[in-house]
Amino acid sequence: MASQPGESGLSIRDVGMVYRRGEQVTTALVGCSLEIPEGNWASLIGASGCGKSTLLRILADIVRPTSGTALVGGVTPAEARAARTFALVSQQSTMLPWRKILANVELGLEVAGVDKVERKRRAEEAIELVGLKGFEQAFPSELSGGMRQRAAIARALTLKPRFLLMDEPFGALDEITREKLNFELLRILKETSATLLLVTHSISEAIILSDTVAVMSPRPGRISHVVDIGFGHERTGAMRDDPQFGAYESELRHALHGPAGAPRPMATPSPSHALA
Ligand SMILES: Nc1ncnc2c1ncn2[C@@H]1O[C@H](COP(=O)(O)OP(=O)(O)OP(=O)(O)O)[C@@H](O)[C@H]1O
Repeated sequence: MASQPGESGLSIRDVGMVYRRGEQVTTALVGCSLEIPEGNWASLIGASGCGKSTLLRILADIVRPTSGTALVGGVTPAEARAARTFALVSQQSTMLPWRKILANVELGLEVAGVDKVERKRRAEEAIELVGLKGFEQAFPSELSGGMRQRAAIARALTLKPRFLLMDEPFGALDEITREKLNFELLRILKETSATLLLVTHSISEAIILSDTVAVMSPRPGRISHVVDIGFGHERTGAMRDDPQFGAYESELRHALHGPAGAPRPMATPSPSHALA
């Protein structure tokens, strides 16, 4: 069951981000707030450059916000990184070309100092979970793009992260492979009970994979609209035929393509999806 927002989930409170590079100052985020209770699945959607990746990178301790607070499981992103409670999967997740899939998937465990036997056991378990059994001894170049992304997800899962931070993980894949992987990810999320924060450009992917879809306004990004997706966690491809799916699509499309910069009405947050 979901716990109190902020205590053990992902918490973004009044976060602002200003990038400075020489003379150039870019205000990427202003007053962003979002609470994702542990065990929930959430997506960030918004126009290109609105700051989605920045928000994810703040949670992943890659960049520090210039104002506000970000918490991962109730601790700072730096503490969460040290405790290895989250894993990041991105569109460009790279496999080392000279290592076979098993060795690539073992990489995170190797860095964490896990012994060889346990490493192999956990990597094989993750490979099976993502449906790549039989490809342990293949090189990345021998796999399709979709299979390489599955391997990247397997590598992320070996450390049994409580939080999966995913930045356009299926962005480079064709529509059919992408949808197949969406439903495989749903199965994995249920099996692992991980909390998901996904950055995507696809409205339908956001609906399929989320309890909560947060829409960001164009730069400087802020969270302008939150839609709760009431499909529960038992989801199949049939959800796309549900009239409610179309209603969510239409609501999100309106939220995304409203007048630039104009504040959008907030969806009434449910107790489990409170928007600070
Ligand atoms: N390291 C950086 N240094 C300077 N500016 C940056 C940096 N990273 C991002 N930005 C700027 O911050 C803004 C938000 O970028 P970000 O990548 O977070 O957006 P995004 O919504 O993820 O975009 P996209 O959907 O195109 O991937 C952009 O204007 C971008 O140019």
